Amino acid sequence: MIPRIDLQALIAGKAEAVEAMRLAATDIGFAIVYNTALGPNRVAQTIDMYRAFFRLPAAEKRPYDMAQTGSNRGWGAAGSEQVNPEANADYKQFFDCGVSLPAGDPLREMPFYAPNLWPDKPDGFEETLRGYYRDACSVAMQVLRGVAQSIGRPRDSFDTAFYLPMALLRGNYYPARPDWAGEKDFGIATHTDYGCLTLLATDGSPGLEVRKRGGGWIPVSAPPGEFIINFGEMISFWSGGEIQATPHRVVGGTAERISVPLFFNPAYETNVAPDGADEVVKAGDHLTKRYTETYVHLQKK
Ligand SMILES: O=C(O)CCC(=O)C(=O)O
Ligand SMILES: [Fe+2]
Repeated sequence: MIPRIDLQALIAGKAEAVEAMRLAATDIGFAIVYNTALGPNRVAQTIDMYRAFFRLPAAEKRPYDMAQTGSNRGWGAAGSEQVNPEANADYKQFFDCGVSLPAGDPLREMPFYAPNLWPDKPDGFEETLRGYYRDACSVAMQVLRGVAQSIGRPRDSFDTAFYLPMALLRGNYYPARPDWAGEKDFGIATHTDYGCLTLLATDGSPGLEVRKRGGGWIPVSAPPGEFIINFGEMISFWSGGEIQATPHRVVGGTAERISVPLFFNPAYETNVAPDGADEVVKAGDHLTKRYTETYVHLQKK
């Protein structure tokens, strides 16, 4: 159902991998990508770092709470994001970091390029996440080149838009589904991602469900070292609807679960209007709108 793609075969332009990516991008909106530069140990280590952070008592995470800092950097407590207006706020916790610009760079004033907030515990958190962020961005760029080729565009057609990506690396922590959870409560409610490409690592436990066209849900899981990829609203719009942004959710089950999406988005100023459109739509403006709708601390009631 969900295509499985060998990234090295995609990079080499092997017909089978390119065709699988075309189906993933234009039909199902999801794929599993394996054989990347980020091996199982690196991913497992990164997930362990997040786990250690999330297990800290709330009082130790509170100084990094984005509801207090106002930027989308740092910790999001349970209930701090509502991705679907018809559901309650998600019960997951998360931690966001992004690109690190040098001190004094004026772009650091913008929320997408804001300085990261690094907790001092657990040991090695910043170093591990910075390294993972850098390498995950390279893997995401390789995937995106394969996507470009798969829809008949030059392989490098997206490259220049990603010179300063508004890429956001997130650790999601889902506790076991709480006793109080009702039908409007989710780990993460049904949504489409906002940006271009999501490169998702998970601890291997089930939980993610992808909406089937015509109804129903497809469970998708991947062990550390394999990545679930999917496409967001921005690239769907940018490609004139050719690339699919498929809704997905996590209801949550009996065990805790950690997932690590990299939301790989282009530079703020990128015009993501489809070819031939007479309007200009800036990538940063679309993201601003979506974050304002969904981060509870930014919601305009
Ligand atoms: O945890 C997952 O598997 C999915 C997370 C997700 O959809 C998101 O963070 O946008
Ligand atoms: Fe998502």
